[in-house]
Amino acid sequence: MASRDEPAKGGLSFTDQEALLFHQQGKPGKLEIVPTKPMATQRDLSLAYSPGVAVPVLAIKEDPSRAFDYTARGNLVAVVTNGTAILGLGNLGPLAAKPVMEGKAVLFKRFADVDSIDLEIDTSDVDEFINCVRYLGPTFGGINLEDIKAPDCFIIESRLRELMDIPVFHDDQHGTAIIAAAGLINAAMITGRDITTMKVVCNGAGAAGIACIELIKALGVAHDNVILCDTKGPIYRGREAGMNQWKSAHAVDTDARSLADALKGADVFVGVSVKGALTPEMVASMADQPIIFAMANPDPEITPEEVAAVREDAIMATGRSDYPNQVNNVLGFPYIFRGALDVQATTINEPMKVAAAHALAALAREDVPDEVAAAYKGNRPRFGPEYIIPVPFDPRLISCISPAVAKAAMDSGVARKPIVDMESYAQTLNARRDPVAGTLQRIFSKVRSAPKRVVFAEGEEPQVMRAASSFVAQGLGEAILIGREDEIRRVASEAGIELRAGIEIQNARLSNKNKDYAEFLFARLQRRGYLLRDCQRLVNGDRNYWGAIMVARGDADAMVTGSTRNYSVALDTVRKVIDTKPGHRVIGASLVLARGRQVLVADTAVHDMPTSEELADIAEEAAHVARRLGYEPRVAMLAFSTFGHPASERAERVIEAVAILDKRRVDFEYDGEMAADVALNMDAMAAYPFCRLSGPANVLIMPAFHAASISTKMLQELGGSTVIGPLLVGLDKPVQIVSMSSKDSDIVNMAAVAAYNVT
Ligand SMILES: NC(=O)C1=CN([C@@H]2O[C@H](COP(=O)(O)OP(=O)(O)OC[C@H]3O[C@@H](n4cnc5c(N)ncnc54)[C@H](OP(=O)(O)O)[C@@H]3O)[C@@H](O)[C@H]2O)C=CC1
Ligand SMILES: CC(=O)C(=O)O
Ligand SMILES: [Mg+2]
Repeated sequence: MASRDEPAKGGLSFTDQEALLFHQQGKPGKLEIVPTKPMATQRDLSLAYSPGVAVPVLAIKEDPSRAFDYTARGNLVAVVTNGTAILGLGNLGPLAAKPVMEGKAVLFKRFADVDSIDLEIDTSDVDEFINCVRYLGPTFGGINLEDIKAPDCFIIESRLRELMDIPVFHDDQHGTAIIAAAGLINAAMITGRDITTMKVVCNGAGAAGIACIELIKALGVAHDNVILCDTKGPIYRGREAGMNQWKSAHAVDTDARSLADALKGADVFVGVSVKGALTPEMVASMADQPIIFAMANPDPEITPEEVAAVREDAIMATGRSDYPNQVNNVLGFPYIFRGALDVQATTINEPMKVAAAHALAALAREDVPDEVAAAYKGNRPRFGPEYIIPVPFDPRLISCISPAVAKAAMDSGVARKPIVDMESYAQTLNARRDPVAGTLQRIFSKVRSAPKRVVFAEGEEPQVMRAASSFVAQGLGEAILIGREDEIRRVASEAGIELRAGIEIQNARLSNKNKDYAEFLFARLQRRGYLLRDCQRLVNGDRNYWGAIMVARGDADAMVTGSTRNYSVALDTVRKVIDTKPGHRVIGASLVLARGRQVLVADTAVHDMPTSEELADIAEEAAHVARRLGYEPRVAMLAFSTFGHPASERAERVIEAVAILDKRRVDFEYDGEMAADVALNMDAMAAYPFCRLSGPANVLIMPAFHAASISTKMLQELGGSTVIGPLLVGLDKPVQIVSMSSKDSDIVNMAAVAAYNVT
């Protein structure tokens, strides 16, 4: 491999030195093992180890399927190699393969929450390798074979599939084939080709090559239209040199005796061979709009720059992340195993592979959300020659591919534990990717069961349109975009956003409710310095007024806004239109998710320096929200002192607030004043045995807005916490305000929260 002291062409942004340092720094390597149960006390130890561990041992002996309940087996995959074909670097042995295998293991975890460990086996003998792996069945839920050279890999995989009752999947074969097939489906669509008549040349007749052409043929490409090549050139019928049974199966009648011959007039080049195997001259000889997948790693058969120099009309893909169209098995293996493990599949069969390829291809044709656009540094990709396949960081991959694979396993009869509710399964997959999704999942399910009409006030903003479209597509209800219809349609069309059925556009000026709404506003504001014409102007020109009045008048159920105005300005408008709910106080509550814990923090939006009375109200509102979010509140009234120490005037408001709550006889647990560590850590709380909280606090009432704002923002930036909110609570009608930097997915989440109505 060439030394990379300078950043390489195509924008590769590291040197060899940096790659080594990356692997060396901190704990050497890329993964570690972390316990999932507490190991802090004597009791923990007795449960986790002897004597407690004997109980699951005996239960599993009696019923082996209980291993999925009591051990990590069901979510554990081995990445197994002997290092005989490490990427395109060749046979460098098992030890040198370890960085790649550790890499695959962490990708399993990062993208699909599959726990994985690398196993490098020091033998090139096929039987020894098989024997080594076959006895590992009790440990794992699946076996991912990696970087084993052909034809050994074919024998190894097929024997292990027979011998083991868990999925055995050679990623370089099937993972690669699935991704290439998905890319090819889309490239054919873009170039207007009929897949069945395409002429394909595959260079590389090893693990990846044989599997790629088998799947390509399964998609409908005719056998005689595929020429397979290896180091000795095209595999024609009757060729004897360098053959094996897997190559022979794909031999065709052809006069081509070199890759250059084979490529003349070909539609597609599939490269799974080595760096530099394809020349610009060969590319020039291909058919119009040639499809070139140069997938050798780490360096492709030809670079996109070299192709661009000879052909402007090519669709070009590589296996690398620094060029457009990365056709790499990372898009498949994490999610394929996720789906297979979740139904306890006995194998990964053809229908599951085909389902994965189609699901992946279909995803690339969908509009791209902000999270994916961010991975493109703001250049939102659109289905076309430069975007035929989703990027590995696309957060939708898990909920797209895994359910397709799980369903295909169920339909083809290899699922030991079929999934009953596929819709909620897809949602749990999002929660695996992102803990926030777990919390939002309940809200989404509830809203889906009673869909709402939600106003997306800033209707001319593309991220708002995307959010509206996604809100409707997810079955959460109807979306109303406020804005000029022409402008909305123009922006949507330019940005490639589908304004699907279920989206309504309202232009305040043209609406027959215009006069009525202006009078409604005037009735509310006439004694606050507003004339009718002022109200008319606000109704005509300010979408937040229009949207809020729609909600106030019952023409919509809820509203989301905030993308173009700062929080306080938007809140001020909303409060001019919508009253406080009787018996409530308007506050902002932020949900903080960190290290598996969920804490509600208030007031993060409205009260600057609350009085003791106001603090007590905030505690009551926040406790109510906690219950609406599905958990029983334990409220800590926070200060920098704990139960009078150190004595300070500043803590007095908080102490009084606790006394007020005492008088009100509220029906939830609360106590204070206390410092944050006492509230959150039972060991620290143990010093105060009189404390009335039965566990660590899950609702934190801050003494002032600045403390709330500073601490939540620090948690987000330094603590790696996810913060949802502030959720606006206490209004008579539900409105949520997002921050100006919100992405479309944030807006959808807040629209769902608004539709759910946390008050
Ligand atoms: N993008 C992706 O996701 C993936 C890419 N790959 C890449 O595909 C390549 C092959 O991997 P894999 O199939 O596992 O390896 P194998 O060792 O199983 O197969 C390699 C094949 O390439 C052929 N080959 C080698 N050099 C040439 C050449 N100059 N011209 C034509 N054919 C050649 C070999 O021919 P012969 O049979 O004559 O020895 C053999 O058939 C690697 O570069 C790898 O990184 C693999 C998996 C996934
Ligand atoms: C991506 C991969 O698995 C390979 O190149 O071998
Ligand atoms: Mg590989």
